[in-house]
Amino acid sequence: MPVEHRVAARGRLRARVVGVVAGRVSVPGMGQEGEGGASGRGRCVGWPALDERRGPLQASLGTLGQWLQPGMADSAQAQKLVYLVTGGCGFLGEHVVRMLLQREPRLGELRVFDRHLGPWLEELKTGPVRVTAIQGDVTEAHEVAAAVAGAHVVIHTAGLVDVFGRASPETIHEVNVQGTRNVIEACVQTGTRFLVYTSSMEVVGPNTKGHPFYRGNEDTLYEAVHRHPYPCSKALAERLVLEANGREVHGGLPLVTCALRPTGIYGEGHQIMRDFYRQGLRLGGWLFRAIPASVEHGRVYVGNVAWMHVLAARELERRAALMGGQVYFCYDGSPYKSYEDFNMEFLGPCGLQLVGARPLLPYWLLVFLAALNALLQWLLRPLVLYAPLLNPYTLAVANTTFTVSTDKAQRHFGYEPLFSWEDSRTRTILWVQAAGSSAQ
Ligand SMILES: NC(=O)C1=CN([C@@H]2O[C@H](COP(=O)(O)OP(=O)(O)OC[C@H]3O[C@@H](n4cnc5c(N)ncnc54)[C@H](O)[C@@H]3O)[C@@H](O)[C@H]2O)C=CC1
Ligand SMILES: C[C@@H](CO)CCC[C@@H](C)[C@H]1CC[C@H]2[C@@H]3[C@H](O)CC4=CC(=O)CC[C@]4(C)[C@H]3CC[C@]12C
Repeated sequence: MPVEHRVAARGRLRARVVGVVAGRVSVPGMGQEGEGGASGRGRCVGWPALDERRGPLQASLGTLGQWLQPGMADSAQAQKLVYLVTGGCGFLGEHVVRMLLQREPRLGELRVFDRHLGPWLEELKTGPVRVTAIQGDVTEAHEVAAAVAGAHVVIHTAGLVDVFGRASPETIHEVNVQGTRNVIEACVQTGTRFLVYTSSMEVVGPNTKGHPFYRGNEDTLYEAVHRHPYPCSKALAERLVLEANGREVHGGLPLVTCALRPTGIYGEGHQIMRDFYRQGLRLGGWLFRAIPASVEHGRVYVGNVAWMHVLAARELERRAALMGGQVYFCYDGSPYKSYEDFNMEFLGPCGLQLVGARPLLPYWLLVFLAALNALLQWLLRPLVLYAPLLNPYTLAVANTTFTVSTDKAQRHFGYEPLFSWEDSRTRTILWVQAAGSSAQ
């Protein structure tokens, strides 16, 4: 079992850390080999001081900002890097964490930062890479700074994904915007140079006017107008990340940032897919078409999104001039379909049927029901949280074509999808089947 304890990092920095080290439980600050000790000099209790934490080779390189010098890129020995994944226990975050462990040869330590740590982190402690679980909140600047200190690369995927009215707009803003600001400031203060941010297609659209975005790319002109707190927060956070590119970090070198914009992510762990499956089971195996089949909704497999993060993070240093301050849509070979038809690619083989070649209800009635749901949510809020899937915003998103067609990630950092559509489909079906049977 991991040992939970409090650590103090430089000055008053504090974060709740659950140390999980390859093959054993780490108790930072308790005198284990390679760990730093407590210090009353404003250093971390439990975290090694910055220079010590870089390990013998890196420590010899000088200040943190100089940890990777041109010409060193090929030296595998000198490249044992510390990665931090915020939101590492979420749907996407878990895939990023596992992908890094499988596919990042330079990984020396992986810090997984999340408000809620998953029990599956336990199994990672048997691997060769040191995995450090950190329970913390991105809205707490000191917790973020403690986690970032000494990391070479940050993948910031933590976010409050809420388009159903579960959280207040203020909370969404606090987590997504202030949380991102805290991550950026922590990089600047501690000398971390490489930051990959998980943005969203939602920073572009669909916009409030319902304009289609048909197989667009990063340069497609589109009127991005938002009102909902979630896309507003993602757009603001993305801007902060892009504007931070080039800022001088501790040690004097420039911060390099980029933002990845997934469309609707699917795959193992996708809660909404599981909800649809369970709903279909409750309805005797039927789901009812609400959205015309002609409305295309962009989807991308979670394993490919994770792979894109790993590659972007890896290439940011070498291709800083090209990639710094850039945005990339996440894409793969998933077919262009409507939201519901796409879901049926997985739910069909699990025994569900989508009823109707056309929407069963007229659109005006759906709009009415969505508005009714919003009204009920507002009326019931003092008593109970009523947050159905259908509301005016989700209806508008599902009912507006938004698909991407681009190769920018391939051109800029050599991204090719790791999983074919067939693989992605099979993996997702197997997961839905398992998730469904465990629900019964
Ligand atoms: N699910 C989707 O279809 C898409 C998601 N995204 C973005 O991808 C990222 C990950 O999303 P998902 O994995 O789907 O969501 P998720 O909710 O499964 O994961 C988010 C993780 O962030 C953590 N988190 C939330 N608030 C936190 C806080 N204050 N401090 C620390 N950790 C916190 C959560 O505990 C969770 O583990 C988000 O930034 C989201 O905006 C972008 C496009 C599409
Ligand atoms: C009208 C209903 C009839 O069956 C279907 C409602 C489906 C909605 C809950 C989803 C349709 C589109 C989804 C969103 C989209 O994939 C883009 C997103 C990007 C993100 O960054 C976060 C999630 C989401 C907003 C996603 C949320 C669920 C839908 C609105």
